[in-house]
Amino acid sequence: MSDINWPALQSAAQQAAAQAYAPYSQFPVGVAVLAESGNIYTGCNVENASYGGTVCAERNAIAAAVVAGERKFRALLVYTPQPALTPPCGICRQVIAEFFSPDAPVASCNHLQQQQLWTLGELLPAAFTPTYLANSSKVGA
Ligand SMILES: O=c1ccn([C@H]2C[C@H](O)[C@@H](CO)O2)c(=O)[nH]1
Ligand SMILES: [Zn+2]
Repeated sequence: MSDINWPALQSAAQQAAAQAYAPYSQFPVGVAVLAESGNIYTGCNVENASYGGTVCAERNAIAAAVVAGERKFRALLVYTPQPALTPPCGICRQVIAEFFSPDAPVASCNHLQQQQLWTLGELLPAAFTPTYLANSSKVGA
């Protein structure tokens, strides 16, 4: 984990947060993900008048990486200019679990230079992952 360039991830996520489209919540979020390739991808939250059509920064960052051909990731960092450090929401934890291992670090930071670090496994224990689908023909047959 020590070889992860967290300042680079924070800088990328902060720039992404500046592009957030959050007119309803006024809660801008930026996320940076570090792929196994070493490349960094970013996303911001994009809200919608329907509210339900809103997509979080985490899922947009992962989608940007996937369209670039990435499938495996080493770290994710959330940036919000909020006093409380924001963790990924439940839906995003599920999407992160599709591509990150349980021991992958998930960090949150803010404009006050505060940071909090979890593993994905701490945020989503006993995750439903693709492994279960691969084994589905053997289970309960
Ligand atoms: O980790 C989080 C938490 C919230 N949001 C967005 C969704 C919505 O646009 C706004 C308020 O929930 O923040 C994210 O993008 N990521
Ligand atoms: Zn989310």
